[in-house]
Amino acid sequence: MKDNLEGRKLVNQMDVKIETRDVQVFYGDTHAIKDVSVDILDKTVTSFIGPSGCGKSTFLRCINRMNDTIPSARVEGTLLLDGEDIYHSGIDPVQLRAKVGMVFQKPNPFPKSIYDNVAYGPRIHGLASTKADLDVIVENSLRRAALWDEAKDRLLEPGTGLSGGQQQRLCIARAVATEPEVLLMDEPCSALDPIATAQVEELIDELKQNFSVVIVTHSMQQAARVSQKTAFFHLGYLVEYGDTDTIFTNPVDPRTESYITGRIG
Ligand SMILES: Nc1ncnc2c1ncn2[C@@H]1O[C@H](COP(=O)(O)OP(=O)(O)OP(=O)(O)O)[C@@H](O)[C@H]1O
Repeated sequence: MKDNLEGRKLVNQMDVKIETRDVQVFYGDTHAIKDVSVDILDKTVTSFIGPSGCGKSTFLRCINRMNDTIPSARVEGTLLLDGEDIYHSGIDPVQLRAKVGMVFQKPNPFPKSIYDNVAYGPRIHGLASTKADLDVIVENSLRRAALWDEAKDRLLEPGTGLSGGQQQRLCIARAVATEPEVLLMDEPCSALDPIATAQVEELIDELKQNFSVVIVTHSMQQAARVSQKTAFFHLGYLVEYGDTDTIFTNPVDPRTESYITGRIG
């Protein structure tokens, strides 16, 4: 089976944020990602869709080296961020993860105050020299995550005391506080109700002005609503990658068509 050609199509190189070539991921003997080559654009929302177990999360986790934390995982191939090899031995994964932030399926605030959740990254990366600077970063991050109005009078209360949707926006504020360039979101709305989901989707739309956003989603409606580019994965292969409108209305590969019409998955 061949990997997708669309992903290799030459797009304006200036717009490419993440470039991957022939990426393979193994968990022990399981070959979970096969020959994935794709150009992910800056200031764009890209959705990863596909049936359960097709490798969406595994591939997402390659982009900030989260698979490093899984002992059986092995990544091969090339992954470049702004042309730089993120698997080069000189790259510090902690610094990389400040540049490539991540939001998980279940909101996972630290058992700390709302303020300290957001201040955590800037503190460890030395982004603020004074308390006043840190206050500004915290406020701006909460504003970007559309949480400031709800949180400003309770900054010293525990983050875990917020509602599920607010906790997820807190996690987004925490991720953007280190001024990342890429934001990875692994099913960020799956634990949220429809209202909180709509708020997070609105936020994703705003975040794309500053970041390259990559979102794994099981909801094709969500992919269609939030993303400009969509990548369809099946059995570890990237089958098709292109404009979201085209993927959903006029897919090239019959496997994509089967998935979007509900025949596989
Ligand atoms: N930590 C792990 N150890 C071993 N195998 C794993 C691990 N994580 C994922 N896998 C396997 O790798 C393959 C891809 O899994 P992955 O979670 O990336 O798929 P997915 O498309 O994100 O699935 P889902 O939509 O169900 O979350 C599956 O066969 C899965 O069982």
